[in-house]
Order: sequence, then C-alpha cells, then structure tokens
Amino acid sequence: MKTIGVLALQGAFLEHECYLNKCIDKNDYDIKVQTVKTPAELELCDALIIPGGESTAISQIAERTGLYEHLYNFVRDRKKAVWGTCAGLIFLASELRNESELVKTLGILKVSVERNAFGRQSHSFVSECDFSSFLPEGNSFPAVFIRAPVIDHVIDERNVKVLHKLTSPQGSELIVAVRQGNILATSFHPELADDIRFHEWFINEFVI
Ligand SMILES: NC(=O)CC[C@H](N)C(=O)O
Repeated sequence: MKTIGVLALQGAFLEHECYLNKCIDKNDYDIKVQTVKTPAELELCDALIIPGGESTAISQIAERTGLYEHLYNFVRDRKKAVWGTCAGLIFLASELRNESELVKTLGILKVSVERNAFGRQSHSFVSECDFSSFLPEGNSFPAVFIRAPVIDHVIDERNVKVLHKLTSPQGSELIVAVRQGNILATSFHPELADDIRFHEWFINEFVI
C-alpha cells in the first residue's frame, strides 16, 4: 500500500484528493490518499502533492504550524515523490524572480520561477497541450492556468528535465512543466481539468 499525501494548508487540495480517489477507483491502485496538515500526517506519506493556491499563504502557514522543517526534509528524501502544481511549483523552487519577499520556499527545485507570469486572475486561461512526449495518449490535455507562474530559468540543466514549453501569444517559449528526479512541477492545474490522465501518470511514473 502506498500513501499519497496532499498538503492541505491552503488552496486546491480537495480537488487533488478527489482526482486521486477517481484514479484509485478506476485502476484499483493499492493506494491511500492522506490529507496532510501535520508532521505526523506527512510522516505517513510515500508521496506528496503541493496544490495550487497562494504560495505566500502556504509557506507562511507551513512556518507557523511548524510543518516547514518537515516539508524541507521530505522533499529532499529521494525515496519520496513530490508534485507541485502552480503555487506548489513556486513553493518548491530554489529561486523566485519576483514577489519573493513573503515566500520562504523549500528551495529544492533548481529553477528560477516568475510568479503571476501571465498577469492577473482575469488573464487565466486553458490551453489544449500536447503532452504526448511524456504523457501516454496525452496529445490533447486541457491545461488550466490560473495566475500561473512560469519557469524562466533552469539552474541545474543536468538534473532538471523540461517536460513542456508553452508558446506565448508573443511567440516566446515558456517552461510550464519540469521533472527533477522524483520531483514533478507544473505551472498548471490538472486537478481542475476534468481529466484524470495527469494524475494517473504521476501515480504510475512516480509512486507505484
Ligand atoms: N493558481 C495558483 O496556484 C496561483 C499561484 C499564485 N499566483 C502565487 O503566486 O502563489
């Protein structure tokens, strides 16, 4: 039995739990979903999803509750899988290019991240992405970007693999999904996509 935790300090954690349970029901995985608010709950997990939300809030609540140090160690344990979506990507990053003053990141993902790279909430969008280079039958996946960050620089090119670049309306290539060993990070929200393929891939590729 493997346990996948969802960090439940703030943000879209219920949606991730719901999608993980849909994957378990569909594929009969020997997996348990664990809501994580405390060090004891984190201790039970083989993997952790850090959801979208507000990275400032997530990081400040983690510090205030004493969870920060435990998360810092968890994401450095090579036996554990971690997936950060949107604010979760920010929380994992080693560098923030902007709006960094109020966020204490976990600093494990060797990238530089630009917060709110597409502008305000009203600039949020869905992009049909071709993830077939890594996601089985993933040639059309509805990637939901909500006040999303982008990776503006890969610091450790040897260990960080770029999984997907989004072409902006201005024609620039924006990195929106990377993998660093057992750490996955996405700028977008598969938990809001009405499509469980990304969660199934995370389970199959990173957890079981
Ligand atoms: N949907 C999200 O997770 C938004 C992230 C948020 N804009 C931040 O900078 O933390």
